[in-house]
Amino acid sequence: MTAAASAHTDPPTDLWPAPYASGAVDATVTVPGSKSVTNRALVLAAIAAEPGWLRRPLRSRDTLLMAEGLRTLGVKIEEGVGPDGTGEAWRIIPSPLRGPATVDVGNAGTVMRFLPPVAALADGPVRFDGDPRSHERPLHGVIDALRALGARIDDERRGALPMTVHGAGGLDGGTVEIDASSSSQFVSALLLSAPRFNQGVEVRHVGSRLPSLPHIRMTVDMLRAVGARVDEPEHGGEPNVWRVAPSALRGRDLVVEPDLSNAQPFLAAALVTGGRVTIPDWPERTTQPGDELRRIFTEMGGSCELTDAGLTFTGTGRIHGIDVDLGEVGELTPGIAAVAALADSPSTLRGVAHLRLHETDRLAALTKEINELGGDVTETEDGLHIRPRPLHGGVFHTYHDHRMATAGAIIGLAVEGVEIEDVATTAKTLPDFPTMWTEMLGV
Ligand SMILES: O=C(O)C1=C[C@@H](OP(=O)(O)O)[C@@H](O)[C@H](O)C1
Ligand SMILES: C=C(OP(=O)(O)O)C(=O)O
Repeated sequence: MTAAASAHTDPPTDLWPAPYASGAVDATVTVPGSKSVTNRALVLAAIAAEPGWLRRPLRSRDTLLMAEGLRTLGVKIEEGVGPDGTGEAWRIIPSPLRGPATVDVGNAGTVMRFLPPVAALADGPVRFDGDPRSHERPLHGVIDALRALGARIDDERRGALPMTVHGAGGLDGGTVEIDASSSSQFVSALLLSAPRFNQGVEVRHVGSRLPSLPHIRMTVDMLRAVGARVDEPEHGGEPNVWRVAPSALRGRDLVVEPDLSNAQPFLAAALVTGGRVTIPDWPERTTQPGDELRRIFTEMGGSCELTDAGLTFTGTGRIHGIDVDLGEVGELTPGIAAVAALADSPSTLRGVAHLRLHETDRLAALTKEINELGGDVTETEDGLHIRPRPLHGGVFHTYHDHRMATAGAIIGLAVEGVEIEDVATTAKTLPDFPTMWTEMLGV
């Protein structure tokens, strides 16, 4: 827990008093576009055979880094309003990919994993670097696979950033085995660029567990939507094997769904305060893992209804503990842990050992921060045990992790005197979080 431990020795800076909810919330909250959809759409549009549109894209640190990375490779991305004059829309105009270029990945898993295969298609060297934490996050699956598929890569630190991909203007492609147990993004990264590999790709996952399957489904669905031919393990395919055939991709006009993982703190507010929150434009069908919140938060004590107005989630004021495997929906863990710390019975969150390699070591950070407010959380080999206890105020450290900040805000609804350190870290995926939060509460 390098980041978690070191941040604690620093004096706390930039403390945001998390608003305490004196009553039940009753609000409609419009949530900006999905990070995962926006960044996949940008990559697919950049390697397409014709221009495309992206409407209601998420504008946040992770998506602006993706757009900037693609621009440095030669892609034109015009930010503006759509052809019908309504809402933000980006026009993406594919152009020959070229280096030399330098890509800043920040601490965005999607940028550090999805762009190296694009760089392998470019003509010239492409340097990748990012925040200190990006050097610690696993990248070996992408680096080793690209090498096996014909790319030349200099990775001074073997399997990690910083590194240089020496793009040769194209990539052979073919069959490759990877262990994606530390991140599903290894699989998504290879599949997304594969239509442009000479032989396409066959990716065989050979590791133990594979986390975040809905995110791989999202990759497959979005590839198919632009004309790619994809074989996948689901629907009768070979287990743990994905194939993408080489083909030209269509330009798409895509409206991005709201980010359902970013909807989580607002739904949690309904649960925690016994109130009601509506999220407009909640999709009827989606591959976003956040859709699981309907089931998980219902089991924890609320109820929900999907209507033309969106998803309305209603709390009862009572929160129950839960025993749940979150392996498919790992990014929901911090928010679920926060709610579980306020419940009337213990919780066990399982299947999320890979969270130790996310923005920070999330299992260590959640344990430490909830316990410092008086909680009783222990780390297990693959998750957390949370035994609710009366909590008290204090500083909630965030370790450059947007979901730690929103988890702290959830606890602050029910516990007076919680101060979030560096709430601005929410800019990774939700720059307006503090304003949206206070507006929801009417404070
Ligand atoms: O592909 C994606 O868009 C994502 C996949 C998941 O990554 P891991 O499989 O590394 O957990 C998820 O946690 C991340 O927030 C977004
Ligand atoms: C794990 C996450 O992000 P990343 O895309 O950087 O992996 C997350 O958003 O919870």
